This record gives sequence, structure tokens and C-alpha cells, in this order.
Amino acid sequence: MTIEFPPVEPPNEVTRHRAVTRHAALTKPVGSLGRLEELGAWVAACQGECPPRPFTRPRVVVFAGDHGVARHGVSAYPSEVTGQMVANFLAGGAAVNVLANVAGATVRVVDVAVDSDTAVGDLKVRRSSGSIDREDALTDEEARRAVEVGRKLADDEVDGGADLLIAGDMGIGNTTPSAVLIAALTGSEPVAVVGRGTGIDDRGWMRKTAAIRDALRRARPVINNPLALLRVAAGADIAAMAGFLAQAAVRKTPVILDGVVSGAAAVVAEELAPGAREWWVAGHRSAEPAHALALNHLGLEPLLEFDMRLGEGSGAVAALPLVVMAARVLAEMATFESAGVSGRD
Ligand SMILES: O=C(O)c1ccc[n+]([C@@H]2O[C@H](COP(=O)([O-])O)[C@@H](O)[C@H]2O)c1
Ligand SMILES: Cc1cc2nc[nH]c2cc1C
Repeated sequence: MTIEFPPVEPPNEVTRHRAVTRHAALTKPVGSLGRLEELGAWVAACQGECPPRPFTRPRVVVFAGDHGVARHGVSAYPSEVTGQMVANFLAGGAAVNVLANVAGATVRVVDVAVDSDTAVGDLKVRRSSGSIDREDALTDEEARRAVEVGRKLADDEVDGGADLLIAGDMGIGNTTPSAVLIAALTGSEPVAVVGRGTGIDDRGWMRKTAAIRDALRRARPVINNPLALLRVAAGADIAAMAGFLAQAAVRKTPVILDGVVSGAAAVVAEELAPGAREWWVAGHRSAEPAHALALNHLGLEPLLEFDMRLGEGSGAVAALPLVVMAARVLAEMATFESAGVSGRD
């Protein structure tokens, strides 16, 4: 019971080296653009081109889905918000729409498991997912289908010209399965991964910790099988996001990761397609404690630490201008030679 991804090829190391060399020739003290230099070299390596091409189609795909566990008091908001927010994304009124407009990205929203009818339900796997503290999130067939939905979305977007991908999420209750997946794959305890999500109070925090504990007990026996882990403890939206992140890497397309939900999908995607993480940068570090554990596990250093905890892809989109700048510095700055500026003594 597995799902096969082709081997992931790493970003081009020779091009990364060329970018490092080029940085030393640009009109600035060596290393003075700090992590922007490293980021630019990563973009060049992903594209296999130095200087890198400017991005033409950065794309956000928001994965929407409900979670049965939300019925058990683990979120500050009711599940109806998920479907209502899908309509808000389509109308352009959500935070990610505004941030994407500013940063030059476009947004697509996909209903993978919303518990109501939406205008974007053509890829829906099921209505909501099972309450993971007491039952599996998905059947085996649904888990496969969800991963395939994400894989196909990545293919469609790359074939449609997307040259940078961001996976956003919308789903009341989804920080609970995210915390469980991260705890399962990092060997962490419930209290280390539980967070306030949308803003639960102390009683909600206790209910959420108990739900994570119960779900983790169900998930631990399957930690060596990523598809089974998605079936038991994720949800169709998170499974689709994992397929999307894995396939982006297979398609050699760079990704900016968002918060704890994309972090959870990413730790599973790395199990599905080892090496995929080299195609991802962490846009930010969310306020959810599990997110830091996920990033640490993946060896990723967040670009921003802004105490954001919205989801939707918002933190990744906030970091997008840095990625764009990193690429354009390599492409557009003058060299010491071209500008007639004296180099180091
Ligand atoms: O991205 C994050 O790190 C993040 C942290 C806290 C909450 N969220 C968003 O809030 C919703 C889940 O929170 P909750 O409390 O319902 O589990 C879901 O729609 C997420 O997009 C997202
Ligand atoms: C209003 C609202 C918007 C969101 N966007 C992502 N998660 C969300 C949760 C709520 C409650």
C-alpha cells in the first residue's frame, strides 16, 4: 500500500556554484546581501540557469477542506467558515488575495474536502475528513485519490506556465491533524506540537491536546508508510497538498512553503518523494509550535519570522518579494568590471 513518485533530481549544483561566483563579481562587498545571496543561488540552481530568469507566473494554490475533529471543540471558529472563506477567496477578499496582488502572484482555490457545496468542487475527494482522534481521516482509496489530485494540480500548474508554486490552506480544525503528522514524523509529544490555531482558549487547548494525543496513538503504528499516515491522521486537503509539494519537486519547480499546515504536508511529502525538500524554501515561521519542529526536521531556515498564523499561503506570499529580489539581484546588478568599480585590495 504505497504510492510511487519518480526519483527527485536535486537542483543544479554547478549552476548554484556559478551563482556564488557571480555574486562575488557584483558591485557590493563580498557576502553583503547575506541570505539574499544564498536564496538567489537556490533560484539559479532550481532553474539550472545563472543569472536566473525573472519569475513570470508565481502561483498560489489554496487547498480547502474540513476536518471532523473540528466538531470536538479544537478550533475557535465553526466549520462553516471553510466554505464561506472559499467564496471569499473567489471574490478576492481574503488576505492572501491582497498579498498576492501586491507580490505579483495569482491565486487558485480548490475544494478538496469542504463540508458544503462550493463553486470549485470539481476535484472534491469527499465532504470533510474523519475525526482523527477516533477514526481514520480517509479510506485507502480516498488517500490515494487525494494525493493524485495534488499531483495533478502541480502538473496542471507547471504545464500552464507556473514557475514558482505556493501551497496555501483553508480548513477549520486543520492545525490539529497538522500537529499530529508533525509529531508522528519528528517523534514529538502532544504538548510540544499543540498550538492555539485560530485562537482557542485554555479549555480548547486541553481538548485539542487530548485529541492530538488520541490521534497520535492511532498514527504511530503507521509512521513508516506515508500513504497510510495520510489515511489515518491527515485529511484529503493535506494529502492533496503533500502530493502537490512532492510533484512540484519532481517537476523541478521551486516552492515557497507557508505555515504549519504546509509544513505538515511537506514532512509527509519528503517521505513520499525523498529529496523534494531541496526544491522548497520556508517563507516564514508560523506562531504554531509544531511548525518550528517541521522546519527543523526538513533542515529549512525560515525567511521571515513575523508571528503570522493565518494560513492561506499568506506567509509564503509575504516572503515572495524576497525570492523575486534575490533572483533579480543576480540578473540585473552591475559587476565591478562592467561598472568600472574597483574591487578588493
Ligand atoms: O499557517 C499556519 O501556521 C496557521 C496557524 C493557525 C491557523 N491557521 C489557519 O486557521 C485554520 C486552522 O486553525 P484551527 O484553530 O481551526 O485549527 C486554517 O484555516 C488555517 O489556515 C494557519
Ligand atoms: C476568518 C478566517 C479566515 C481564515 N483563513 C485561513 N484560516 C482562517 C480562519 C478563519 C476563522
